[in-house]
Amino acid sequence: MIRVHVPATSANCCIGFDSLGMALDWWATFQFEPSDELIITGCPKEYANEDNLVVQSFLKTCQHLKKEMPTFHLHIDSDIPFSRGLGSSSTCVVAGILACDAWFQAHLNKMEILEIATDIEGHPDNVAPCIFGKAVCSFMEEGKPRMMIIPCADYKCLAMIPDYPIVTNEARKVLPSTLEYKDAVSQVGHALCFLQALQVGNEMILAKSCVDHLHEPYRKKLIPDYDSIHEQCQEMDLAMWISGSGSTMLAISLDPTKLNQLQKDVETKLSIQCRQMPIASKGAWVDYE
Ligand SMILES: Nc1ncnc2c1ncn2[C@@H]1O[C@H](COP(=O)(O)OP(=O)(O)O)[C@@H](O)[C@H]1O
Ligand SMILES: N[C@@H](CCOP(=O)(O)O)C(=O)O
Repeated sequence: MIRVHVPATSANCCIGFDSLGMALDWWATFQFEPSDELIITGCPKEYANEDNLVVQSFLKTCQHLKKEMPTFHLHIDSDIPFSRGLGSSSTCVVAGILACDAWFQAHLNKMEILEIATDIEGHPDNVAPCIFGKAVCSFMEEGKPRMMIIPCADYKCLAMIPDYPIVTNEARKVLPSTLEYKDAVSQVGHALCFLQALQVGNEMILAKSCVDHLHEPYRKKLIPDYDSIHEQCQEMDLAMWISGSGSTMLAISLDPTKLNQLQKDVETKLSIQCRQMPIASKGAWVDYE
C-alpha cells in the first residue's frame, strides 16, 4: 500500500499573486492499494469516479512515464475544505503524481514533479510549497516553473475559514487585465519587503507589506467578512491576506497571543471557524506498507 501525505497551502500571501505560497502544517492522506477496478472512498459521491483530480493526476503522470494506468482503491482522508483557498486541489494533484511515481518506482525528481503539477494546476504557487514545504516563490519561463524555497522565521498561522466556498476558476474571472505603472512599482516594493520580513521575522514590516494591487481589491468583494477582519488586523499590526482565491483569510504572527485574540473575536463576533497551525517545514511525503 502507498500512502501519500500532503499539506494544505496558502497561495498568493497577499503580494505574490500566482507566484508565492506557503505550506501549512495541516495534512491530508491519500492511500492507494491495487484493486481489480477503480474504487474511490473518503470523498463526496460526485468525485468518486475517474474524473477525480487525484486519478487524473495519476493518469497524467502515467502518460509522462509512458506507463499503463493501473486500477487501484484510492482512499482519501482529508479535512482540508474544498474551494476555501487552502489548496485542496493541489493536495489532490500532488498526491496523484507522487503515488504514480511511487507505484512505478520512477524516482522523478522534485522539479519534474513540480512541472507536471504546474501543468495540471495552471499555476505553481500552491503546488510548489505543497511539494517542497516552507514558503516558495516562483515564476514561469517558457512554460516551465522556476522556484526558490524561502526559509521562514517561526511564524504561526491563523486560518479564518468562512462557511461559503469560492471556486478558484470563478475567482480568476473577476481580475482585471491591466495594472497602473505606479501600482506595479508599489507591488514590487511590498513584495520584496514581505519576503525579507518573512525570513528574518520582522513582524512590523511584514504587516505593512501586505498591500496588494493584483487580486485582493477585486476578490474582497466576494468575501463579505474581509473588511472587518482586515481592519482588525491593521489595528493589531498583523499580516493578513486572502488565502489563495478565498474564502479563507490567513493572519500570521510570531506572537501566539495576538492570534488567540484575533481568533476569539472572529469566532464570537463573526461566527467564522478558525484553525491555527505553524508553517509546514517539509512538503509532501510517501510511506509504504
Ligand atoms: N478530498 C477531495 N476529494 C476529491 N476532490 C477534491 C478533494 N479536495 C479537492 N478536490 C478537487 O479540488 C476542487 C477544488 O479546487 P479549488 O476550487 O481550486 O479549491 P481549493 O482552493 O480548495 O484548491 C474540487 O472541486 C475537487 O475537484
Ligand atoms: N494564485 C491562485 C491560487 C489559488 O489558490 P486556491 O487555494 O484558491 O486554489 C489564484 O489566486 O487564483
